[in-house]
Amino acid sequence: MSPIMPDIANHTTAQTEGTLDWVGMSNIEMPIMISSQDESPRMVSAYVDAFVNLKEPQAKGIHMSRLYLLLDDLSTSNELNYQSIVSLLDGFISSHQELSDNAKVVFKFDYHLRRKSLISGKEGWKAYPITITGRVNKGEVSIELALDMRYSSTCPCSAALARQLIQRSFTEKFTQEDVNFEQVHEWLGTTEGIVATPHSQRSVAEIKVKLNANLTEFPIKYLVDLTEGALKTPVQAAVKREDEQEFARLNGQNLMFCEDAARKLQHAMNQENKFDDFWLKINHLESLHAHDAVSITTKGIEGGYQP
Ligand SMILES: Nc1nc2c(ncn2[C@@H]2O[C@H](COP(=O)(O)OP(=O)(O)OP(=O)(O)O)[C@@H](O)[C@H]2O)c(=O)[nH]1
Repeated sequence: MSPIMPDIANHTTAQTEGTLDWVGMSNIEMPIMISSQDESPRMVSAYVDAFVNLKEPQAKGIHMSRLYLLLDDLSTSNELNYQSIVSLLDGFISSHQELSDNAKVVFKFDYHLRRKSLISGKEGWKAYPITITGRVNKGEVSIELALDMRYSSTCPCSAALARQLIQRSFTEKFTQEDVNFEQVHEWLGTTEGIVATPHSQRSVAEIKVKLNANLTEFPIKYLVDLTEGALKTPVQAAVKREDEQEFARLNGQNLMFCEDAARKLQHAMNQENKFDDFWLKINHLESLHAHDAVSITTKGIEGGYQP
């Protein structure tokens, strides 16, 4: 017969009493089958955080194994969708009667999508960092989808300054009397002609959206298409020279400060009604400065996301 094992969580009390906002585990590695709109369900390698609150000040601790086993059940016998997150959070709370009435779960993973090149018709994979967070707070459920979208931003100020240098170089090279079409055409194709180029930077839009309950599958591709379409210069997968040239044109025709990028995304998000709320943080990882240019905005609804 196996000996009776001590059960510290159940049979001892806290040395120092107090309630806690969240207790649980973070960075649990597990495969998760994810249901995303327009894509067949697929396995992703996720890092999961699982939490409940500890509302009983004298209780020694929560039962970590119960949270873990509920997650394991989701991983092995279910798909991750809106409803399965709601059931999981219910399970977190009902397995901690007396101890907890709030719950939170966070899934972080890369979601790969095939993306088309700009001109050449080639395709390649892009990995999108995704975070799905479910919360029950005072009985209210909220599910959030977050995406980091990487793109290129070319500085409008730098572009104007570069154009001024090009104009100056033109006036130094040509006079009104001897301006010749062929010569100008050739000169424009040299670095002496285009004497300056504006600086561009790898940029990251951190996007969070609150999902409404009638969405069963996660609208990952929809959110990617919406935000990449709004900014127009997402980083590319497969690139031939014609694609690179088109990328240069798109950068030149979509010059943006971090304020412009935030407003473009804000406008795109306000045009559709799939999301109950949104929060955006634009990071331009400056190549002029060693620091970043940042802008933050929300949908601005009462009781919604705070900037
Ligand atoms: N609460 C808590 N548990 C921890 C911590 N670190 C490790 N654990 C361990 O998590 C393990 C699982 O805890 P429980 O869920 O209470 O395990 P159990 O008593 O076998 O499960 P139940 O019978 O369902 O209560 C225990 O062995 C704990 O020691 C911690 O910081 N807090």
